[in-house]
Amino acid sequence: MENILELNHVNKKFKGFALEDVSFSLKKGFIMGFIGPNGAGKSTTIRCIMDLVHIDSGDIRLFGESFHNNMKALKQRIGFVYDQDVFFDDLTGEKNKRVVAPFYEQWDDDVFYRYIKEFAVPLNKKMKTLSKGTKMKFALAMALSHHAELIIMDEPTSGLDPVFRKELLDVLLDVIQDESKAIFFSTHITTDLEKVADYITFIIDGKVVASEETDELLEAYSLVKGPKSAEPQVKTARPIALKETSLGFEAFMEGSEARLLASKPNLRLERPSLEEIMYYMVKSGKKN
Ligand SMILES: Nc1ncnc2c1ncn2[C@@H]1O[C@H](COP(=O)(O)OP(=O)(O)OP(=O)(O)O)[C@@H](O)[C@H]1O
Repeated sequence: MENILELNHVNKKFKGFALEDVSFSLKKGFIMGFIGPNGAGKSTTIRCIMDLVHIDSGDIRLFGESFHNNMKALKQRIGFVYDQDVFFDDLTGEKNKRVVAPFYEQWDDDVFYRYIKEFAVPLNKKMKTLSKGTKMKFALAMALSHHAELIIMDEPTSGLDPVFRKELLDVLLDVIQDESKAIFFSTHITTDLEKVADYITFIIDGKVVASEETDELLEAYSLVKGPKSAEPQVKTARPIALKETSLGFEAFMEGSEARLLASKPNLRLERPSLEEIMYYMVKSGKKN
């Protein structure tokens, strides 16, 4: 199946921070979540993909094409939601739309007004008077209104209330029903990803530590819980991290190692959440 987005060995060095050998790919018909702690390099990676930051080395391919060849045309096929205000603050939503829409050959007013109505965004108010969440809804409507095949969003759910977050996730699932599209978005809200993401790419300190199917990632690790007396037994099985709790201990382990302990009556194996995987991998400094 065709990769809609592909990063191969991408490097970008800033003073004090570097993206190192970043590689991952996303196929048509799927949603990929992009996670990592603050400052891990998510926005920088997204800016590299959008050619807003120039990479030092490596290759980024969009729709199978190297983006350096034809970024202007390729951007027509991308719906982009940025993590900063990009619209004209002193203009209304309607006027902002009129400025941006002509840049897109496939702009579709019907789709735009449908989303605006669905998201209940007032178009007659100046952007600067809108709440953060309402601005985000406007940005989403804009990104979804030119028949983009790839939707890229930098923390689109930040600032959104839980009710609209759920609605947004439903919209995303709806968008990829059309299997020729794909969605790539960064977020800190890992529970959202457990609901919608087929794949997760996880970045720590500029390096990709995992890029795989969400279910595979969730299966790859295990939480082993037990009383204090069982701690030595678990320590010999080389946990990635171990923490004492009021009831005993909790060990974060490779799934394969943990399953060897499954028959021990005093131990309990649990599937960690994405948030727990992220927490323990960051805490233990696990890097590729
Ligand atoms: N233009 C730049 N010049 C120098 N350093 C930069 C530049 N852009 C980003 N950085 C640095 O790159 C690092 C990664 O930042 P980035 O915004 O990509 O992280 P992030 O994973 O998106 O974080 P957050 O979750 O907090 O949004 C940070 O240390 C940041 O200061």
